[in-house]
Amino acid sequence: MKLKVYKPKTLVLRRSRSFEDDYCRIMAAITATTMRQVAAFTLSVSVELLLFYASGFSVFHSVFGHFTRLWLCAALRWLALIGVSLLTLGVPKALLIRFITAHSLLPAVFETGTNAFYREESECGQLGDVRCWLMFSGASLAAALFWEITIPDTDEEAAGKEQKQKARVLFMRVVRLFRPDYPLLLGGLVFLSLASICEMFIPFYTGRVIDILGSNYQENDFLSALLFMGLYSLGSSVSAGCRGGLLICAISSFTCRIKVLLFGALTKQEIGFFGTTKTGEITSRLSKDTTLMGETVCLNVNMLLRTFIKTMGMIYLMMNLSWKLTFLVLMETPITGLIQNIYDTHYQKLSLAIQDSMGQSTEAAHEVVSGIRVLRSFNTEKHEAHRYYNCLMETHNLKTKRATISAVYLLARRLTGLAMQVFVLYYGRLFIQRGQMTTGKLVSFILYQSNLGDNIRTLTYIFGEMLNSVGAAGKVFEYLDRKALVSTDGKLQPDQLRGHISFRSLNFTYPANPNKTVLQDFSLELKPGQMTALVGPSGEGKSTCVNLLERFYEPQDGEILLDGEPLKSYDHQFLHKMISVVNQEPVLFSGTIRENIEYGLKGCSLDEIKDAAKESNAHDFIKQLEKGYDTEVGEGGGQLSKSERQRIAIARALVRRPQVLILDEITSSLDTDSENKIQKSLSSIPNQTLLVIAHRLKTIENADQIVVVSGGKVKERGTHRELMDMKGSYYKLREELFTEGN
Ligand SMILES: Nc1ncnc2c1ncn2[C@@H]1O[C@H](COP(=O)(O)OP(=O)(O)OP(=O)(O)O)[C@@H](O)[C@H]1O
Repeated sequence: MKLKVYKPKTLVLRRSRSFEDDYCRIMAAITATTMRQVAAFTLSVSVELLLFYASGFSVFHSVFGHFTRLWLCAALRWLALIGVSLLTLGVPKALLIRFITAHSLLPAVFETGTNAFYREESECGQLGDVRCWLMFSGASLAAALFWEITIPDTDEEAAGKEQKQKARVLFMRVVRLFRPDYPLLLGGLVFLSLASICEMFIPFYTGRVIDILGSNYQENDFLSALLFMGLYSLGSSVSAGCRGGLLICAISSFTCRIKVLLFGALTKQEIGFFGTTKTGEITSRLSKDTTLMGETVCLNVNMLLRTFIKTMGMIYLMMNLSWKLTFLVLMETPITGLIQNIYDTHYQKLSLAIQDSMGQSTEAAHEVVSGIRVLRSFNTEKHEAHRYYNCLMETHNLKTKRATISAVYLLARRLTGLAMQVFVLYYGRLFIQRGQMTTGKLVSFILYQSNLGDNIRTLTYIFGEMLNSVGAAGKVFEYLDRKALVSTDGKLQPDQLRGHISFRSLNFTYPANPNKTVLQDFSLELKPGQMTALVGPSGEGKSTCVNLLERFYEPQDGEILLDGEPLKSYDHQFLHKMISVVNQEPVLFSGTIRENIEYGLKGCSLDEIKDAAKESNAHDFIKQLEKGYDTEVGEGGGQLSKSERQRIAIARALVRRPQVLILDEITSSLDTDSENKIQKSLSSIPNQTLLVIAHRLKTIENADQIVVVSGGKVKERGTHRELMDMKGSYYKLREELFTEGN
């Protein structure tokens, strides 16, 4: 049976209206795009024709030389066309850029070529008309399309382009970070330009002096040439000094700023980050990469600008000396560019590998220094030395490879330079013989040529170098941009906190070992005014509870509530003032005992510090020290015994008067007397929530609640008496310990 489907008319109407709307919208968008393209085309053709005809005006011929006019017009047309495309169509596509470049440069190249080969101007050179224009347009389009079709991007090239694009973005980010130092940079830029301009004229006057000495000697000309030479030398030296000073100041200030930023970003990361990232890598980013990033980017920009200004100036002066020799010299550029490109690719890859390898050796050394006691007691000095040697050898091998590539590159560079010098000398001699050039001019030219070669090589090399330096910047930005996985943007700061803690069905795995579930459906209550003891075999998840309570990690499931509110909704500082932890391994920082106790607290009086030290049974031994509370504890508290360090760490926790106090296995480094005294003073604090993790079960017999943790779960719970009567895990644990103790 066929079912009749009822379609309400209104729905059909509505649908057709929305389709019409969409259709109209799409058509309007297409029309607008077409209009924009037509406008862009019309505007470009008008601007282009205007400039093309204007280049033929005799007034320009009289102001500029023939070739200067040609190339100046080419540059102007390129700029105008790119400008029009940018304004009307947005960022132009690669094909369009190629077309514009070919179209703008072709007339100048054509004219220069005709002149070089036939020694006469072409018809288009004298006064270009529409036929010439059409001919150049067609040729340019063909050249652009030919490029597009015959040289498609391979996957590697596309990846390389993407990498370069990323490098450019990074580079611009570094430049923006320099913003507060812009005045210094600007000053540096002014002196840089002055130094480059002054430097440029020195070879010119050298040639002039030779000519004056060689032909009819005029004392005035000679002295004025010497004077100018001296002035330019002086100007160049002074400006170079000022430029250097200003740039060093800018770099130093930038490095300092970026280090502070990175340090701040690092300290905000969750603890899991430090578990999965090697310490050597972090310190290497902080010390080496930040410096490298500021220095290389700034120095490279400086070198790039200096070289660019000098190159442009030199080409201009060389054109004046001999345009034919200049074109000959410029023919070296594509060969140099190619060699440079190959070299840069290999150099960059190896540099990155070297950076990583150096990070590994730093890491290996760091591990050894921090664990020197373990190393000594296990007699693994040779093993560690061998491991360190292997790391260094890897770096050494990579550096050797890089040095070999550099040597080959240098050889290729020198050979091309030498070949060009021979050509210039040969043709230069011919031109002198024909009277087209003087000896002084040839000397000036050769002086410029040797500098020009270096400058062009630097210009191409510096781009590779910039990509290198942004590699370091990329690593720094990676950490700067990293958002901590455990958020610290809670706002809650209640006036009163009871300290009631509930662990609700927690499931947790450490980020460094995601396959092992450490806590499984873990639930527990800690009540104010009560002491809870966590006991159980080693590695079952007791300290993990403390880590979660401290918000070092975020549980994957479940939540922890403090006075009924999720832990993450509390203000970060408030939470850590209210919950204090003393860990198994007390960590002190270099400084005095007083500084260590009041660590992180503002406006803490000496009396408060002394009270806390008395409660932790530290006051007596501190009193006996020559400088008392002002005694230096040494790096990591190394000048104190473990028990003394532990007691200072307890004082540090107590001075905050926390509502929740956690003692994670502190008794292992305390003698029984200290332990009793500390227990006594802690139990006298009313309404405090006390969580104790203990292996020495004797110390927790008085706890209000003893919790046996096993396999990441609460296995038993009750008072000492209740658990002993139960004869379960707690009972067995005690029995085992008792037997071990015996
Ligand atoms: N940072 C970490 N990354 C990965 N796994 C960890 C990390 N810390 C602890 N673990 C693992 O989690 C499990 C529980 O560790 P936890 O420190 O909580 O045990 P514990 O009961 O406190 O042991 P102990 O009594 O020896 O201190 C162990 O298997 C341990 O190897």
